Amino acid sequence: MDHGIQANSSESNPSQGHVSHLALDIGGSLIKLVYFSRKNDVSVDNKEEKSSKETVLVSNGDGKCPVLHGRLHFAKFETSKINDCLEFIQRNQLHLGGFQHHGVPGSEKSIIKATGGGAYKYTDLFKEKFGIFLDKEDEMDCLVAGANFLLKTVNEEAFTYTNGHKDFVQIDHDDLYPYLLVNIGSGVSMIKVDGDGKFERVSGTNVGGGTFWGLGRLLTKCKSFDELLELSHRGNNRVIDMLVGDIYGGMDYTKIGLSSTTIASSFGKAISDNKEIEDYNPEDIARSLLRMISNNIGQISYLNALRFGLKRIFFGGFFMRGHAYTMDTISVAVNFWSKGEAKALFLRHEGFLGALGAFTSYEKHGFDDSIVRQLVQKSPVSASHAGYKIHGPLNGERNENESIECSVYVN
Ligand SMILES: Nc1ncnc2c1ncn2[C@@H]1O[C@H](COP(=O)(O)OP(=O)(O)O)[C@@H](O)[C@H]1O
Ligand SMILES: CC(C)(COP(=O)(O)O)[C@@H](O)C(=O)NCCC(=O)O
Repeated sequence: MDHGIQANSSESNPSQGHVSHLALDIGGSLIKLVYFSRKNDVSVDNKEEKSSKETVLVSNGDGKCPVLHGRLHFAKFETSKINDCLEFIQRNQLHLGGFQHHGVPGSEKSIIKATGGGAYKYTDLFKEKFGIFLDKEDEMDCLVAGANFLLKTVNEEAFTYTNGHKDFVQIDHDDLYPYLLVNIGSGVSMIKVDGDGKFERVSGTNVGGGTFWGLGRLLTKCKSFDELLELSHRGNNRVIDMLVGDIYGGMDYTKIGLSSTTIASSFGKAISDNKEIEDYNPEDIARSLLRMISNNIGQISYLNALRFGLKRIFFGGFFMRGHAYTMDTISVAVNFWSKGEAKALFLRHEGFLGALGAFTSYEKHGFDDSIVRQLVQKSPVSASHAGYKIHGPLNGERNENESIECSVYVN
C-alpha cells in the first residue's frame, strides 16, 4: 500500500533533521505532502562560509544570507484515510513546520500552506487536531507554480514516452512558454501556461483518474488502485473493445486513415457477445477502461493544444502513476490526432505539482525567519543545467517518494 513515505534511503528519514515548510494538497482522491528537512551535517563548498551547524551563508549578490541545506520530501495518502495522514504528521511533528503569524501580541497562529478542495473541507479538522490554520492557496495557481518550479529547477524532470522508451527532455528556460498543462487527478484540468503566474484554465473533463479508479473498482471488484493497474497490465483490450477490423471484416478503413487495429468503439464488443460481466476477465476490463480514459484525455488535450497553437503538452497528476501503458496510450493519442505535430511530456513528480506550488508559496508572504527565498541545487548535476540534484534512480524507474537534495535561502 502506498500511504505515507517509504524512505528509499536513510537520508530520506525526516526525523534526522529539523522539518520546516510543510505544504499540503488535499485532493478528491489523494492527500499530497511536501516538506523540507534540514540536514544536520552541512558540507560547505569554497564559496560558502559556515555560520552554524545547520546554516551556511552564501553570497547572494547583495550581501550574505543564510542558506539551509536539506531535502524536500514527498508523501501521499488516500483522502478517505485522512486519519493515517494526520498520524503521519503527528509522528513526524510536521505540523510544527509551518510559520507563525504574529498578529495581536499573544495571538500567534501556526499556519500551514494548503491547496486543493480539502484545504477548505478539512480546515476544522486540522484546527482541532493540531491547532493549526490552513492558509489556502488556489489549486490552479499551485499546479502552475509547481509545474514551472519543477521544469525550471529539477534535472531530468520531463520526459517523453514512446514504444516503451523513456527519453528525458532538456528544458530550455527561455523557450518554456507557452505550454498546455494537463493535470489528471480525480478530474482533469487543462491549463494554458504563458509564464510564472500567467495562465488560463482553458478546459477540463470529468472523465479522469477518479473515473478510472471508481468504474474499475465496480467492474473488476479489485481492492486497490495498484491492483487495478496490475490487472490492466496483464489484460487484452481487444476482447472487449470493438476494433475497426471487427466492423470492416478484418480490413483497414484506409480512406479515412483508420487501421484495422484502431479501437472503433471502447467496450463495443460487449453489445453482441451475449456475455455477463462475470464472463469477462477483470484484466481485460481494466485494460479497456484504462485505454478508453487515457485515449479520451489524450484527444481532448490535443484539441485544446490545437485551439491555442501549443506544441507541448505536459501531463501531471497521479492518474499516470508512472505507468507505462497509461503514458504510452496518451502519447499515441496525442501523436495520432496531431499527426506528429504535438508532443506529450510527462513529469517525474507528476502528482506533487499542487503541493509543490503550495510549498513555494511560502516565499510570497515574507513571514518571520522562514522565507523560502530561492531554492538551489547543492551540487551541479551537469554543467549546462541548473537544477536540483535528485537523489534516486535516474534510469527512469522513479521512486515516487524519493527526496530532492536542495538548499533554501532564508531571511
Ligand atoms: N493509491 C492510490 N489511491 C487512489 N488513487 C490513486 C492512487 N494512486 C494513483 N491514483 C490515481 O490518481 C488519481 C488522483 O490523482 P491526484 O493527482 O492525486 O488527484 P486529486 O488531487 O484529485 O486527489 C486517482 O483518482 C487515481 O486515478
Ligand atoms: C474540480 C477539480 C479542479 C478538482 O481537482 P482534483 O481534486 O480532481 O485534482 C477537478 O476535478 C476538475 O477540473 N474537474 C473537471 C471539471 C470539468 O471541467 O468538467
